[in-house]
Amino acid sequence: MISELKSEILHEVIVRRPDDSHKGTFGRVLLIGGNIQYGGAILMAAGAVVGAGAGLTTVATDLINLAPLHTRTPEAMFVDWRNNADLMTAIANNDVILLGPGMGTDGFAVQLVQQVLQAVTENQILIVDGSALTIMAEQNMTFPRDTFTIVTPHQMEWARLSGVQLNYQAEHQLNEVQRQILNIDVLVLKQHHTIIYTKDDQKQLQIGGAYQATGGMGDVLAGTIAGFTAQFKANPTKAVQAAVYAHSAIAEEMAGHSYVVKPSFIADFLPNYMARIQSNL
Ligand SMILES: NC(=O)C1=CN([C@@H]2O[C@H](COP(=O)(O)OP(=O)(O)OC[C@H]3O[C@@H](n4cnc5c(N)ncnc54)[C@H](O)[C@@H]3O)[C@@H](O)[C@H]2O)[C@@H](O)CC1
Ligand SMILES: Nc1ncnc2c1ncn2[C@@H]1O[C@H](COP(=O)(O)OP(=O)(O)O)[C@@H](O)[C@H]1O
Ligand SMILES: [Mg+2]
Repeated sequence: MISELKSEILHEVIVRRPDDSHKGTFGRVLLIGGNIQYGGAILMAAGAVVGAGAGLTTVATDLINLAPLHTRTPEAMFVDWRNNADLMTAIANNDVILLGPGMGTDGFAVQLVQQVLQAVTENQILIVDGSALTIMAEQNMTFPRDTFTIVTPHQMEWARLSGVQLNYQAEHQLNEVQRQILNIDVLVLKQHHTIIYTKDDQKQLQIGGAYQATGGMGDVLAGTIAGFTAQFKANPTKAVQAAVYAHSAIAEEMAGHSYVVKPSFIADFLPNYMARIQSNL
């Protein structure tokens, strides 16, 4: 049975920060993605991770993205994804790994995905999005058993990964069975009115609209999920639900004066929106 994802989730998850805290308190996020063609995807995701409030953000990407990253989001640190020693150290040192936005699907990306899936541990949270999902589908790769895994496909990516074709995806039980078979903890099946499948329930977003149908919108969602799960550690599933809700609620608010909502604007607006939730405004 699918129930509505309601705004209460925001107040449950976005709580006042303890005074006695520091950047280490709010989690470390590593993003892996952004080839030459799709550098913008990882930049947008990184902006969202920082805007959502992660304590420390590191981006493993192509060297060509270094200057744009530091120009757009100087809060983020950089790792050259072709430097394998640095990459492995970064994977070991982070709490949340976001794999895939703008990664592309060439041979280098394939071996990178393989490596990350093998390296993550039970103490980490893995979020898989974008090209990494296409690679996993094409290469028949499996999600790690002991790591809490969040997967954020749009409907085409889900069809590739699960075999549930678009015209059958309204049969929610098919998606749920595939979530279990694929060993996914939280499945965020993106669409108009996104549905989140977990072992406990299925929740559907009832806000958001076509003003979100622009490239990069999912990259910003993935970054928001990464920032929320890193920071609000008490319940990762609820952190995902809150991120999904906040992302579309901000878009809906902006749609009052924007025909199309720019994804990077949502990333930039997150701190303001979260402060208002915290103050019940
Ligand atoms: N500025 C950038 O660098 C951007 C990079 N991107 C990256 O590009 C890579 C390829 O991703 P794409 O999603 O573009 O390509 P895909 O080939 O994975 O899927 C896109 C196609 O899926 C179909 N589709 C069906 N149902 C859909 C739904 N509910 N939502 C979205 N698409 C649906 C559409 O026809 C669409 O053309 C990813 O790594 C992604 O992160 C995109 O995010 C776009 C922006
Ligand atoms: N018509 C729509 N109504 C509501 N949400 C939408 C609509 N179109 C797109 N979105 C949202 O925008 C995001 C698109 O994600 P995705 O397809 O991965 O984009 P990208 O990879 O370009 O960043 C998802 O969160 C999706 O739910
Ligand atoms: Mg996407």
